[in-house]
Amino acid sequence: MTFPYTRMRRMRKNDFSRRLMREHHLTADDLIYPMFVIEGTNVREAVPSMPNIDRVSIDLLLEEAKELVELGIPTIALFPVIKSDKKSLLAEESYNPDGLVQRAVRALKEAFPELGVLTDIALDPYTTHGQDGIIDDSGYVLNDITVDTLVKQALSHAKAGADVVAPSDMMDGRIGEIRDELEAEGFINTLIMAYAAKYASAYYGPFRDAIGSSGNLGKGNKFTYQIDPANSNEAIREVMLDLEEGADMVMVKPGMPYLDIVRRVKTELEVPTFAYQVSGEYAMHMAAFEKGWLDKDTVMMESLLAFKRAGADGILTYFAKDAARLLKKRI
Ligand SMILES: NCc1[nH]cc(CCC(=O)O)c1CC(=O)O
Ligand SMILES: [Mg+2]
Repeated sequence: MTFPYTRMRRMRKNDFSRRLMREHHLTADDLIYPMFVIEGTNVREAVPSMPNIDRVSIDLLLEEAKELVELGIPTIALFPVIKSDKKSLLAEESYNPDGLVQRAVRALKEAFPELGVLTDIALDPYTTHGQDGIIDDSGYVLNDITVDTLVKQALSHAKAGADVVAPSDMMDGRIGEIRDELEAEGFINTLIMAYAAKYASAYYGPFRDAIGSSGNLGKGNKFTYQIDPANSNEAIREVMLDLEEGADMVMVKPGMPYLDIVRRVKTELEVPTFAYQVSGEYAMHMAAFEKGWLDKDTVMMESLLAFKRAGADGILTYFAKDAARLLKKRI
């Protein structure tokens, strides 16, 4: 049937019918809030390329965690800012049982047991060169010895009480090795969210400023381990491998420029699928909001709804708090 029997605008005319046919919804349940943690007490440092996002010491992290719980945000993701005297070629600090992340996890789980705590598994905050792994003389990131260290890092996080370990390093085989170790050590319910399809993206710039690895990385890049932005099938293969190795959830990263990959993963593999709206996406939105070129609340919500439409089950986003506050106001 065509016009006038089919008038697409009929359903759009009133609020009730628009609401009735709405296919996707964003709720606080969909959100994971990434936070940057730093040493000290009562320390709060702004990240210039990420307006409204601060690096905070553990005491202040706990205050913000309380807010997350009140807002109904289910999970926090932790990223440490490591002092340069603790960085090394072998990244030994990454598995220090009393390291910054390990202490932050313990403090969070003690204060807010119901809040999910997700930790990043990768060596870039801990290496003197800012690469995610251990390098040889030519600067090439060595896969297998890096995995050995990632396994130690993941176990130390699990021991501290992390609910989810999230390897973001893109080494081959690390999910299986981490899963083996967690099982062997009795951490059978520690979840693994694999950064399975992580692209070699320039959108990570502000994050590298935030954790202080951009200076170390210099003109370096991560092309030998992260996926080429030109590829799509390769991402599906990466996701399949991580699932076979024991990942509970998979992630696509960055977010908005890679929603085609989110859709493919969800449709082809039908598994819990997450996406990371990364620092550069946050920065470009915030820049436009600050200039008054885009409206913050509506554009932010539209950007997050896009992830749901693409099939994401959840979104790691620096907008998590702002979005949850807005959702609460609307109810
Ligand atoms: N393994 C490090 C890591 N974990 C999360 C991000 C990026 C997050 C963001 O940009 O918000 C990165 C950066 C990178 O791979 O260089
Ligand atoms: Mg892989």
